[in-house]
Amino acid sequence: MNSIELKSRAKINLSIDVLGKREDGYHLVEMIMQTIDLYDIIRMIELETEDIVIKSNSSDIPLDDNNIVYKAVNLLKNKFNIKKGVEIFIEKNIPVAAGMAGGSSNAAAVLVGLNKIWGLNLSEIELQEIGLNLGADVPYCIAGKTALAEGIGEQLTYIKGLSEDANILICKPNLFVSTKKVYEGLDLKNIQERPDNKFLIKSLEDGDIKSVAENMVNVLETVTSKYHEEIKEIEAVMLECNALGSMMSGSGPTVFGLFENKNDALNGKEKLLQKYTQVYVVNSSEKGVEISG
Ligand SMILES: C[C@@](CO)(OP(=O)(O)O)[C@H](O)COP(=O)(O)OP(=O)(O)OC[C@H]1O[C@@H](n2ccc(N)nc2=O)[C@H](O)[C@@H]1O
Ligand SMILES: Nc1ncnc2c1ncn2[C@@H]1O[C@H](COP(=O)(O)OP(=O)(O)O)[C@@H](O)[C@H]1O
Repeated sequence: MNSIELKSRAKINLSIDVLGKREDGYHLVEMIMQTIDLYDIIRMIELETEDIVIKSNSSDIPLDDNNIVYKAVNLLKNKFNIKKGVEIFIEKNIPVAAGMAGGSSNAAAVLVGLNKIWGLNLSEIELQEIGLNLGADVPYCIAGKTALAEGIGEQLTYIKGLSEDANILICKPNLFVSTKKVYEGLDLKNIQERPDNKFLIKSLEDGDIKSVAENMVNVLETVTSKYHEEIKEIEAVMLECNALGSMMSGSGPTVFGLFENKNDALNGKEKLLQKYTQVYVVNSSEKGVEISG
């Protein structure tokens, strides 16, 4: 096999708690991650030369060695002494720098794809261990699903997720947020409200989307929303349109709302499209990276 196509799915966080900070600056988290059915498509063709060529339909991402997929290829080439290269086309649908792990999931897809193309026979756990060198969210993105993530995000316990018919309205305002700066902006000694992850996990097990929506907390939201009033504005629109709950995902600036009724979610989408361009109604997904061709 010398070519492969994969779906590289985005995630939202149903909760984020930050418990402490490691000496290297990384923060210790306890957060619930949920894969959604919004995905980029990654097409890879093996090259007999050692080149790493990146192409994309998006002008928002770098196409050189700053792209996280370039780093993913290089990592495997060096680790397994591979003398070949690859051409990668990234069809971008996931908003960039959004708090939805778009880059991390692209890196995850490239690891899964090259494992097949180069016949490395690495297990999912081995791929997750390698992926951690690229970013804290990469191990999660490989298998996707719904997980309680601890450590720096790499210690994964799989839990029951949102039902696949839950309606999720997503809105990415046109702002740039740096994940590093958001973590650095958090005052660990002064966190006002934390999520009760045990309660959220129980609500997910019970299939009680209302209880999940009403109890979602992301401690990073206070940092990002302090500088960007759009976050609270988008949440207000979603709640006016009968969202059961609305919150920022990851380090932001994407805001999502959970809706029982699809028409309410579509109505919210119409309202938000009057001001924002990146607005989607999606469902949750049970799959992470998926080989599609
Ligand atoms: C906030 C979260 C929540 O899911 O998501 P996003 O906003 O990126 O989607 C993640 O923790 C983001 O993980 P990820 O985006 O993979 O982080 P990395 O690339 O490894 O790190 C970027 C920077 O974020 C900070 N960082 C990241 C993870 C973590 N547990 N503690 C941190 O302090 C570090 O300063 C690091 O230099
Ligand atoms: N393949 C990629 N997809 C998206 N962003 C990428 C990629 N490679 C590098 N980046 C850069 O990484 C940064 C974070 O992007 P992204 O992974 O989408 O953020 P987040 O994890 O917050 O959703 C952006 O500044 C973007 O330019």
